[in-house]
Amino acid sequence: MYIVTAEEMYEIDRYAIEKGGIEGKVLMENAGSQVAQQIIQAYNTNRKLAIVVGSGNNGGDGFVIARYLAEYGYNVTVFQLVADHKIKGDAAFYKQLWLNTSDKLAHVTDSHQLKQRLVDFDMVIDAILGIGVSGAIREPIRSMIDVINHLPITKISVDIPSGLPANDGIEVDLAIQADQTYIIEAPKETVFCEDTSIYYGEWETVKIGVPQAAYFEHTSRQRWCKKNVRATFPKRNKYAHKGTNGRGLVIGGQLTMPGAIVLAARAALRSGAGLITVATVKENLPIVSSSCIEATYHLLPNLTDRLTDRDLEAFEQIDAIAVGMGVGRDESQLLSDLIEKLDKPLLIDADSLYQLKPLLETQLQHEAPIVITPHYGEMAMLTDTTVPKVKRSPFSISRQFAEKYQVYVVLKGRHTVITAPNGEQIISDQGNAGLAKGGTGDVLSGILLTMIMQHKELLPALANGCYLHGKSADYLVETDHTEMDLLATDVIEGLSQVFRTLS
Ligand SMILES: NC(=O)C1=CN([C@@H]2O[C@H](COP(=O)(O)OP(=O)(O)OC[C@H]3O[C@@H](n4cnc5c(N)ncnc54)[C@H](OP(=O)(O)O)[C@@H]3O)[C@@H](O)[C@H]2O)[C@@H](O)CC1
Ligand SMILES: [K+]
Repeated sequence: MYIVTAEEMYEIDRYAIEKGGIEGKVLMENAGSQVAQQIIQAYNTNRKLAIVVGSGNNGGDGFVIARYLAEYGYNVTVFQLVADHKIKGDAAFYKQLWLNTSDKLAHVTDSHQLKQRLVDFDMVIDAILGIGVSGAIREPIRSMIDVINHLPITKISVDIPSGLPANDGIEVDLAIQADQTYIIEAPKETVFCEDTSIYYGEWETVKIGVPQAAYFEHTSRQRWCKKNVRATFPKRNKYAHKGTNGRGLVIGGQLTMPGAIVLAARAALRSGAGLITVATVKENLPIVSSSCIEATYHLLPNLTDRLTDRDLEAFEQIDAIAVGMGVGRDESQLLSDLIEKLDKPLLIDADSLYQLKPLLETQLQHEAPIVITPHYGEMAMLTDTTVPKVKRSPFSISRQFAEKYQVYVVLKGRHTVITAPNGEQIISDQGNAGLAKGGTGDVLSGILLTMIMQHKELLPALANGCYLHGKSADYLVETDHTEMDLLATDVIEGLSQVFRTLS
């Protein structure tokens, strides 16, 4: 499933019209009829429906929806919130079709009047503003949105809750708080941003006949589903031995944080790595090795000094490295050695992201790929911004960072945004609130390390790793656990359930 910005959606529509030969009117008819079909399936005909329409094509969709719902026996009234001359083109055409069959069109131009008129209705269908919204919401639409939000009736938005922007990065002024949104064709970026996803309520997409080729040309952002995982997940070779399943190195676990490295190592092994070596400090060896007996160990005097020739020689055998889980935030020459002296895929997580910050402008000379896995706070630190700004702009901030430093970025959140150095993006939205607990990030790093070693292409590797992690939590919450008690160790144990669904 593709995810779009407003500009991309307009390009995609243009493609459908110009190259696909589908008239704009047909797209609007399809949009309205498809949304109406969804409403017919979900809500019975006893309801008294108000459809509020604005001046643009979103309002045009509203007139089409009205016609279909009336045809199916619903009691529908359209409230036009703008002057007649504002309704033009295809929207005016469908307004006329509505008037040809119904006299239930009311002009309402102030919010008090709207409030009085809507009191009698059970449900309001919001076709006021679509993806063409720009700037602060102007009066009287502003007060009308506020009135609708305060009505104790079901609110259904068409394409996007009116007032909400499609693109990330814009502070929300005021928007309809929908119970349900029927999105036309493709989810917009704000569906997946923490501050704006809430406005959509439940959401579903409806298809209106846009050719898939339009998406290939105009967007490089998609949502990762089971179908994508199945199509890209490497098949396990029957004749594989431990060497062919990847030899990974996990570096971390200072004295006060041995657990982080255990979680990462065990998660890497449970996700299918052939061999995992844990490089950690001597003092932690008893606890770490007894908790992960399948790994081998490489002792380091500390987690910040330069790597010795002996270390480098040992690490030459390795296929990929994950560093940062519980290493502490002291300045690290170890990290710069990993970047400069070992040409291995390198995943940088947690504390090592703080150590990476001073190296960013000078030392990212590394042939093999670098993957960083920040949460919002770490991303804010790396980009000298604030957490609210990262939350508001997860797509654009990740893309700018990935392109500038030529790294892969896995920005962890309720919706994880994965970005390749060329700007291509994947959203992984599996998982639940049970994952908001210490150690789950270490588990993800371990899973990703294994995926990096086993896939040919890195972007699907990272997306598949995030899918395994989130899906494991989802299965566990559906079966043996709850969002309250779920622990990072459970997520490792839950991986087997997810693997079963993939074969
Ligand atoms: N082929 C297609 O394209 C298809 C498109 N489809 C549908 O079209 C929708 C996009 O349509 P669109 O481009 O007409 O934009 P849309 O948001 O309905 O109206 C924009 C108007 O709103 C106003 N306005 C803007 N900002 C404002 C503000 N801050 N405060 C107050 N008012 C504001 C402004 O009007 P003005 O006030 O200037 O008269 C502006 O002109 C899309 O979401 C989907 O539903 C489907 O039918 C499928 C086929
Ligand atoms: K809308």
